[in-house]
Amino acid sequence: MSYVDEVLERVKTKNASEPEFLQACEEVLESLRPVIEKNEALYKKEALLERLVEPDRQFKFRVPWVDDKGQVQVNTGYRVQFNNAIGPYKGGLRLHPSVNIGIIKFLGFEQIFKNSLTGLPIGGGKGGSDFDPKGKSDREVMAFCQSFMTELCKYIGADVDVPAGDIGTGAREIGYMFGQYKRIRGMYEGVLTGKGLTYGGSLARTEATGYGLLYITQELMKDHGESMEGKTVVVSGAGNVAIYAIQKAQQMGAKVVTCSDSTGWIYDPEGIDVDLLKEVKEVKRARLTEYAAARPSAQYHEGRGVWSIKCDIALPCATQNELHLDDAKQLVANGVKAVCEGANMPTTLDATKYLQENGVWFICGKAANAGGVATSALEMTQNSERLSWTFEEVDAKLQQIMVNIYHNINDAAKRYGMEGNYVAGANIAGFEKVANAMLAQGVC
Ligand SMILES: NC(=O)C1=CN([C@@H]2O[C@H](COP(=O)(O)OP(=O)(O)OC[C@H]3O[C@@H](n4cnc5c(N)ncnc54)[C@H](O)[C@@H]3O)[C@@H](O)[C@H]2O)C=CC1
Ligand SMILES: O=C(O)CCC(=O)C(=O)O
Repeated sequence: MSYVDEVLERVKTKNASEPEFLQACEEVLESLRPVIEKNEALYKKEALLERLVEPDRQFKFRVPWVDDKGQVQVNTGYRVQFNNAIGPYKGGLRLHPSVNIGIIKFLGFEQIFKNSLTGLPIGGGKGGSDFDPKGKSDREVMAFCQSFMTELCKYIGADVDVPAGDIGTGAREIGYMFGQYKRIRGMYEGVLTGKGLTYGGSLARTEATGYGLLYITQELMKDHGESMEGKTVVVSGAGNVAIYAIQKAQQMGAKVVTCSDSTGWIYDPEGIDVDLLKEVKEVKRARLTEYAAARPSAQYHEGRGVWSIKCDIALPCATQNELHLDDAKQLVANGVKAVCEGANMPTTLDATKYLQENGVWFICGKAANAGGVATSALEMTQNSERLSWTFEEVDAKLQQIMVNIYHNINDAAKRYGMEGNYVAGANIAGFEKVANAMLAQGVC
């Protein structure tokens, strides 16, 4: 049995109840086969893969808080510090009822390679809770965030582990958490990113993941002799990543005709009105039915369905495993050219395979959505030097990082004879740097 198969077997036995984590491990290890085979004896002796799939440590803790009726509620908090070979742990905090240790581990594992691809000194981590901010008052959200940080603050720090936002965690939640960290630890440091602009946040961090997704998509199109101008784009999600992906795609001359949330989706053949979408989702925190009610050209549908719309480019920006094999078949039948993932692991393994086998240019999330964490690392830099850069400075750095990621993953795939396989390229390029750092640092 090959070393990769041995490790995959062990991971499956050890983490049998964590399907998302197994899916992420399988995707990464399968595409690393040619790299591992080249150095199998060394990697095996050093147990490099075993160390890579085992988090450095994971915290699970009780989060009690009081709701508006005076009732005590209890949620579970998590932080997984996966790998700090190339820098302090870095990765977001997800607040969603579906959160469990397997989901946090898959996200933390992906984050190792993503953060490596940015070219910046950040390791991989992730956290969150099964708390649902939806439908809660600001006071309830604050009570939860303060309780969550009361425990989390023992394990994090500006040079140790720097959390940020993710699903359900936006500027409001980061603000409450930062306030509590400062209060308990008695220090003012860049311990979180995605902070407000008045207390250490970076310009362009809000836009960064969506904008970065479009910068890499544009580079992909350019490399294939195409442009964004006039392309029809289908987007899923209506949160932070989706909104700024839609905005940048439109600035590049494309027409974005869909968005979605967990209850339904919008088809707007005249193009999504991004200001209206921001008003509905960012300001009112309302459902997409409100968008449809205010926009005569929009059709609202219950359930899922954005992938049934004919498009040139598809950008899944909601959550994991939201683009299935049937969706991939429909996209291919409708002539899609490119699929680039704004969310983390939104495409199932069989759908990814189908898209790749049918000639679709497919860039996986760890490369395509790396602009968010890259800009978080730029926020850390600004905090360390006690300076703030202009929007244009940060945006220019973000663009360059995304263009570099495209060429690095493209070159890595070519080096191993897999030209055009950007999934393999991303895993290989992300892995090489982390593996070299781990080997240089000895057994730890
Ligand atoms: N915010 C960031 O900077 C980054 C986010 N990501 C990933 O992008 C994705 C979206 O994150 P954000 O936009 O930040 O979150 P968000 O909370 O702002 O928006 C999430 C969107 O996805 C939808 N959604 C969530 N769970 C769903 C489900 N089970 N079924 C259908 N729709 C669902 C929500 O309705 C919402 O429209 C996630 O996979 C996240 O991990 C990746 C890199 C950075
Ligand atoms: O900005 C960050 O530190 C984290 C972003 C994140 O969670 C992600 O890349 O999935």
